Amino acid sequence: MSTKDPLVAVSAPGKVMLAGGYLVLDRAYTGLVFGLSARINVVAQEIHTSQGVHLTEIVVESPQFLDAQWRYGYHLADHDGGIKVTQLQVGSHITPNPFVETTLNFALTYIARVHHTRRVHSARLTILADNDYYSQPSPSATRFAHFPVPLSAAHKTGLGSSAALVTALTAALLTHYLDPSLFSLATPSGRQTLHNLAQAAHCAAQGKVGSGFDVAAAVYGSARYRRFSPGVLAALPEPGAPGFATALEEVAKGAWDVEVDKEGVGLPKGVAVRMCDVDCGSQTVGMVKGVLAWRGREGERAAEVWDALQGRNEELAGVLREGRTEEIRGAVERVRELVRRMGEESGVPIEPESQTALLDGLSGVEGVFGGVVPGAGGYDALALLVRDDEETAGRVRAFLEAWGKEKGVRVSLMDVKGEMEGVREEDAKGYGEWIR
Ligand SMILES: Nc1ncnc2c1ncn2[C@@H]1O[C@H](COP(=O)(O)OP(=O)(O)O)[C@@H](O)[C@H]1O
Ligand SMILES: C[C@@](O)(CCOP(=O)(O)OP(=O)(O)O)CC(=O)O
Repeated sequence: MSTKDPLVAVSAPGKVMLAGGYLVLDRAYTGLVFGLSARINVVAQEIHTSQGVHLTEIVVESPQFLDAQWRYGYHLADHDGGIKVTQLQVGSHITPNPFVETTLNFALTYIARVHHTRRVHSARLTILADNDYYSQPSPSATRFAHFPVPLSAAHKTGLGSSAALVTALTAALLTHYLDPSLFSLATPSGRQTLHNLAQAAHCAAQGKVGSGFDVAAAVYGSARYRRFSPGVLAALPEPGAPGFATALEEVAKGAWDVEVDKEGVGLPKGVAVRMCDVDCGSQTVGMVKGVLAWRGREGERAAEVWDALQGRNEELAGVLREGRTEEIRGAVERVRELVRRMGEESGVPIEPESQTALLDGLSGVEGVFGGVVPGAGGYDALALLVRDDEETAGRVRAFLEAWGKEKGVRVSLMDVKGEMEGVREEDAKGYGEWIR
């Protein structure tokens, strides 16, 4: 196989779901999803070996972290099992990265399949994550922070790193290996193939099928999102298992029933979506389970809340899309009211009291129109709708600092903002010394 441009770079955005958490798990409802300015970048390059050396390796690295290099050998599995990678040992130990490994199995299988080849040349993939994906003790002086710890010890801020990574890595591999006539990020069909592959790989790596809104945001950016039917993935064997390659090509090229409505979202001029990181040390596990169990028990009651909340979420989306800034406050309050009801009735802390107090406090800061607990809710994040200027950001920071001191929590305004654009090709020369 030959390659055109020796260096290819792609970035994909993080996500926040402003409205529609839990509802979006059901195709009857939708979520209001924003892509974020924090991106995960992946640079792909060929590994040049001296003549006569037959090394076939895929090297993936995250140079911002310690011990973050994953090397893989690979082979074509029998019985149409596709390309299967095997992690090689680096140094004295082996640290798996299931999201990277699964993405390689999926993307390389698809590539070998549509390229009609049994050989895939060696490549190096470098991952660079924008700073807001992980909490930092002090602001980084460099565009990409150096973390003095392994990835497993980094403190995630919940922007959807795995979805952005799987999407950017898949896109970088496809762009690197395939001729533009076979794959291009610039075409709707290219983005659809990317979406399907990234969604399938992300589900496989996670070991579960969620709504997929995070992968959709990574590919398409901000949108009103209606999930795909989980059945589209039902017939897909494990990577390496008989029939995987043929089934994966069908999944990748198939017309899924997912709906990504870019026209369905917008923001009034001068209004931004901003995120707060609440470092409270307590993580609630099993929230989705808890809410769905309640919905299973109290079907009728839950349907009332779901339908009413869907209506209010759509109203909020309309207010934002149509630029009705003065109506944001009321629309957000009405959404929150039902989110709290959902939490109270299911017994799950979706908007816990501490977050209610913080959101109410922030809503009184000049330039803040309101805020919500995004996605599944809980204790660790807030999404705000604010006037997009430095004065407002300054007032929010001051408020959060005082709040943190009083309550003994660390809560900060992140730099990241809502942004419309999804995955995009980047100038690979823009990463300076990070790329060897
Ligand atoms: N910068 C990175 N480099 C390599 N792998 C990453 C990076 N960021 C995230 N990942 C992968 O994604 C996983 C985190 O996924 P997950 O726990 O689902 O968090 P999130 O909610 O941010 O998606 C990591 O364990 C790793 O496999
Ligand atoms: C409950 C949900 O509808 C939304 C969860 O959104 P978050 O943004 O809270 O999710 P994670 O990043 O996966 O932790 C589940 C889903 O849609 O898959």
